Order: sequence, then C-alpha cells, then structure tokens
Amino acid sequence: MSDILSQLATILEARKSESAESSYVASLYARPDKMLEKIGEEAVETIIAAKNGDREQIIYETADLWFHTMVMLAQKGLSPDDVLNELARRFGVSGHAEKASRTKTV
Ligand SMILES: N=c1c2ncn([C@@H]3O[C@H](COP(=O)(O)OP(=O)(O)OP(=O)(O)O)[C@@H](O)[C@H]3O)c2ncn1[C@@H]1O[C@H](COP(=O)(O)O)[C@@H](O)[C@H]1O
Repeated sequence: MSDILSQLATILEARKSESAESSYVASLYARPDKMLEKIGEEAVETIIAAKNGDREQIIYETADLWFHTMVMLAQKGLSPDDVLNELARRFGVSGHAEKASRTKTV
C-alpha cells in the first residue's frame, strides 16, 4: 500500500478512540449518515471539477473523495489494502496490489 494511504489508515484507526469534539474523523464515526452524505457530496464536487477541467480542483476534490471513502472503510473495519487487493485481482494477479503493479510495468 502507498505510504500515505497506510499512514492515513493508521490515523483513522486511532481516531476510533477519540471524541467527536476533538477530531473531525471521530465526528464522522459518531454520525454514520453524515459520513456517507460526505462521500456523495465529495463525489458530486469531483464530477463538477472534472466537468470544469480545472486540474488543481480535480486533484483537491478527488483527495476529499478518497479521504471520505477511507473514513467509511475504516468505520466498516476495512483497509485500503482490501480495495487494492480487489483491483489487483482484476489484473488477474492474486495477492498484494503492489505485486500487480510490478507485474504490469513493462
Ligand atoms: N485528510 C484529511 C481531510 N481531507 C478533508 N478533510 C476535511 O473534510 C471536510 C471536507 O468537507 P467540505 O469541503 O465540505 O468542508 P466543510 O464545509 O467544512 O464540511 P461540512 O460542514 O459540509 O461537513 C473538511 O472539514 C476538511 O477539513 C480532512 N480532514 C482530515 N484529514 C486527515 O485526517 C487526519 C485526522 O483528522 P482529525 O480527525 O480532524 O484529527 C488529519 O491529520 C488529516 O491527515
């Protein structure tokens, strides 16, 4: 898994024992419907950014979208590796996603 995703996943796990008042992530764990709404909201903002063709805005909104989907995965007891392994499986490679990317690099 990328170092950034791995480090963020560790922080998201740690936020499970924080209070909603002290942490944005903990506040989303405390309000699961709000957490899911944020994914929808960020997806729409990503689509609008892509429609507008603004490179910086696309990157910014996609980061928001990835972040909120990672919060949801953590809340469901899943990790980014679970998703990366699914993507790797679609390459026809079992095991870790990084193995798939090496295999595909020609
Ligand atoms: N990567 C992020 C991150 N990306 C986006 N956001 C927050 O996601 C929200 C994005 O929603 P919007 O753009 O709609 O902003 P908003 O209007 O404030 O949101 P709403 O009022 O609609 O809820 C903002 O509040 C951002 O601050 C993030 N908040 C936290 N992180 C990471 O999560 C870690 C833990 O955060 P805390 O739980 O706050 O300690 C941090 O160290 C960061 O690394």
